[in-house]
Amino acid sequence: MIRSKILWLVFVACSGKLADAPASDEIVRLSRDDSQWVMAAKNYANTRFSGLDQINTDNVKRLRVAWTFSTGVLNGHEAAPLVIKDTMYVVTPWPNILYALDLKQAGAIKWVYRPNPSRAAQGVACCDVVNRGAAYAEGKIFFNTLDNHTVAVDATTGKEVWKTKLGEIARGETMTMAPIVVKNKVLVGNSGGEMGVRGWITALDTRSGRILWRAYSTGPDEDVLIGPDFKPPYVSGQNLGATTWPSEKAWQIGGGTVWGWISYDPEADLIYYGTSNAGPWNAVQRPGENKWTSSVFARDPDTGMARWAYQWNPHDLYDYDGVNENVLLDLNIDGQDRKVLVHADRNGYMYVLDRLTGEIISAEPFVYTNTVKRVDLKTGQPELNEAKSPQLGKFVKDICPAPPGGKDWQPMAYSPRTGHLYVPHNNLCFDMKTMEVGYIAGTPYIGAEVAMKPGPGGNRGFFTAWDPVRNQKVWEIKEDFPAWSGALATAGDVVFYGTMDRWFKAVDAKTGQELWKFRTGSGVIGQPVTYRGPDDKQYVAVLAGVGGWAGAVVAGQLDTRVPYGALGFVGATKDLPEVTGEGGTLYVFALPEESP
Ligand SMILES: O=C(O)c1cc(C(=O)O)c2c(n1)C(=O)C(=O)c1cc(C(=O)O)[nH]c1-2
Ligand SMILES: [Ca+2]
Repeated sequence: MIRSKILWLVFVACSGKLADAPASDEIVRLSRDDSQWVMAAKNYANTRFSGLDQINTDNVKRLRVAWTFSTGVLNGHEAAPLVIKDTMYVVTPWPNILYALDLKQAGAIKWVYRPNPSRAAQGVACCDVVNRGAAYAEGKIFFNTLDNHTVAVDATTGKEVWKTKLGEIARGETMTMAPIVVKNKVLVGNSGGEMGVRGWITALDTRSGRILWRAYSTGPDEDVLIGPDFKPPYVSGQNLGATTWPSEKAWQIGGGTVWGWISYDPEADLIYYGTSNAGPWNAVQRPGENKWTSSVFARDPDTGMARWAYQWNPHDLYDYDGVNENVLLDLNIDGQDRKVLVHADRNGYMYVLDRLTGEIISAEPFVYTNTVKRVDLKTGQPELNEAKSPQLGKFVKDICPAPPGGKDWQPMAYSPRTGHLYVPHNNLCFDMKTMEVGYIAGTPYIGAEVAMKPGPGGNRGFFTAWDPVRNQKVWEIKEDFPAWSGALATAGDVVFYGTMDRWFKAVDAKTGQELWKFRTGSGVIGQPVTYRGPDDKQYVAVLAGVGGWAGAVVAGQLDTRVPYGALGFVGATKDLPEVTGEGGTLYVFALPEESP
């Protein structure tokens, strides 16, 4: 009797686990299947590496357009197309249209889903009305709309399965990030670090859209989901969050939004993601470390509880959002096998962290920086250069990197074949003047005037190959403009990325030699992907269509649909349309048929 009760309990416990497991297992399996592309970053580790090798360093020069598709939408096209079986899914910037394209018929439209997001959301998006893509699981496509909804759409029929509202435009919130699905949960976060928004990450039930948990980046431990298991490497004690701000009001409007990338280690069962800049930019108004803005969190995906956190930029002075991707790698460093997380921060440093504990293994600059002199590996503290501290009412000149950072959201790739990271990034400096700013809900909360300029050498961007074991540069390619697209690495040892001046490029993964390039219709800031089509050929797909904050960097305050002016971007150089055309087009490339 007792025995059967125990068996029954074991059965219940296991079936509970089983009911929870499928989505992650399915996703791990699908993300290893190189014929498909099921989440923006390709896999939970965020490597953007595909094992396909039909396109290689010898034949890539023959790459041709197979088909194209016009989205009919202006603004920054940043999304990664998804490929599930014979269908490609493309999300556009506002109005966030989801297209399903038939790969058996050169991209014929299968269906179109229009969520009709509120027009008002356009006015509060800091950095253009962008969207970074969708995620697939359990027969559904999940993505965010600019007006703060997460939607689930049936991947076969295009019918809406559920739609959940998560934030408020009136408070300055928007959503631009690409979700990931972990264990029957869709994980999403908000934008608005320039608008006096309080940042959060939220888990929704994939089946119902019900909110399961929400963790704030700022405020008391119970809101940040910090409990007894929280073991940050460089700080002790709890209730750190609220006490590192001058007042309760300050952390309620202090930023720390979650608009970047989320990665997941199924073995450790931890998710990793970063939080945005502290607000306002004028740091005089928020004395203290401003935890947990510009930080990285490791959390339990079931409960949301934080395991550890590390603050890249305590008391952020320069709008250094900490949201850039955390690439999860297993590396042998100094003879030891380490489970690491690699992160190229806006502050210009490449960090290699132990992803189980949060300890820093190394931190080295990947671009010219004069704001952070070094990162102390014992204390975790960045040592700041006081000569570049912002001053109230007075321009401080030539601060590097500029607010978009040594690198912004544009994600790097990693090839296990070369052991190199491929990093699209910026080379920007700026002058900054700070001023007192009042908080008005739903309006920019900045308190700074900035003028951007190219960094040393006069070029505004680089595409850099980086060795994460030695934590040093391998080679770099100079770009006139910030390299603001994602990177894609393949087993053909070809690496792809796009440029603002309308080139989509293929380079040799080992040497950086340019192998092929193609002029697209507009600047490329999308994330390239690759897949095996129904005809067994390898295809490479990317969205062109310039915008995003890179658009502002190039164009200054031209576009009145987004409050660049309010953000104080002065020093416009050239008109955006004079540099690079506008409008979204999907390009799909393949090798031509062998001629007999
Ligand atoms: O603090 C925030 O909430 C927030 C949101 C976003 C966004 O959602 O696009 C950007 C930024 N900050 C930001 O600082 C930034 O440099 C940036 C660039 C871009 C882009 O799409 O090119 N978005 C954003
Ligand atoms: Ca920001």
